[in-house]
Amino acid sequence: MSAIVSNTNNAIGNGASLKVDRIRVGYGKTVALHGISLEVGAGEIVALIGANGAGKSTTLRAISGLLKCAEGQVTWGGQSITNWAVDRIVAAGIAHCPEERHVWPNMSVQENLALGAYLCRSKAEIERRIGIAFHRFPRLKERSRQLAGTLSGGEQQMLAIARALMSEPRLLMLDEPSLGLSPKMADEVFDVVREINRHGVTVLLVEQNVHNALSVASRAYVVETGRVAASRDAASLLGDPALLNAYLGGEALA
Ligand SMILES: Nc1ncnc2c1ncn2[C@@H]1O[C@H](COP(=O)(O)OP(=O)(O)OP(=O)(O)O)[C@@H](O)[C@H]1O
Repeated sequence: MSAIVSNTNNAIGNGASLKVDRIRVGYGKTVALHGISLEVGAGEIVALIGANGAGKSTTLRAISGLLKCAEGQVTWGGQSITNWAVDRIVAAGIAHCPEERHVWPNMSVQENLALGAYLCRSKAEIERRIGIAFHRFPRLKERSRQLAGTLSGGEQQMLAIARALMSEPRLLMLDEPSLGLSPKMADEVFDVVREINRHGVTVLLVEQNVHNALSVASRAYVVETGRVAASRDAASLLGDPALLNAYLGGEALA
């Protein structure tokens, strides 16, 4: 696996931590987040777990600027990034890999990757980052000219992660990276997440498979109907099936 790129672009982000402070976020008149607070320290892997519709994806969307916060603050490296434009948040070192991957199906693997570096003006720099992505994901290199829509689900997930890394983030937010994947493929994805983290990228992970999430993360927040219901270290949560069942019901340790 590659040595991760050094991050030269970001004004903030090196060694930065994320702080979400009582954000209230809605869709039209429907309030989805009723004052969520959480912190992700530099170098950590933190998981957000919770039942369907609890507000996990909405939290990631608010951090990445896709949704506006009606109240509360998002702070990154000590600076408020609340309601900044998406591009500015990407430039500050935060990348969001959304649920269901959304690779561009009619573009090649290489073109998808290049678009992940859309804020970068230098062709040579984009090429350099693609080289790093191919070193890290050899299976994508073998398929560099293949249309993304013809990749397997696992390969598309790898491409989505590789594309998010093309902005050279210090914080990578992953929404349900194992969704729809075989257990073996999901294991590969989580190995990649660990490897990315080992090379200095902080990770905030939303994951429906609680066992996987708590195996890869050091800490977790349990989200319930737009609020943080519990915050614990991952090992202690894993060892507390009663608590997990209380918040997640039958889907807890599926
Ligand atoms: N585009 C939307 N328009 C209106 N309401 C939405 C929209 N997206 C999500 N919601 C609502 O916001 C709430 C939180 O949804 P969110 O997708 O954040 O939950 P989640 O915890 O990520 O769940 P899941 O695991 O099912 O994706 C839910 O009540 C959901 O119905």
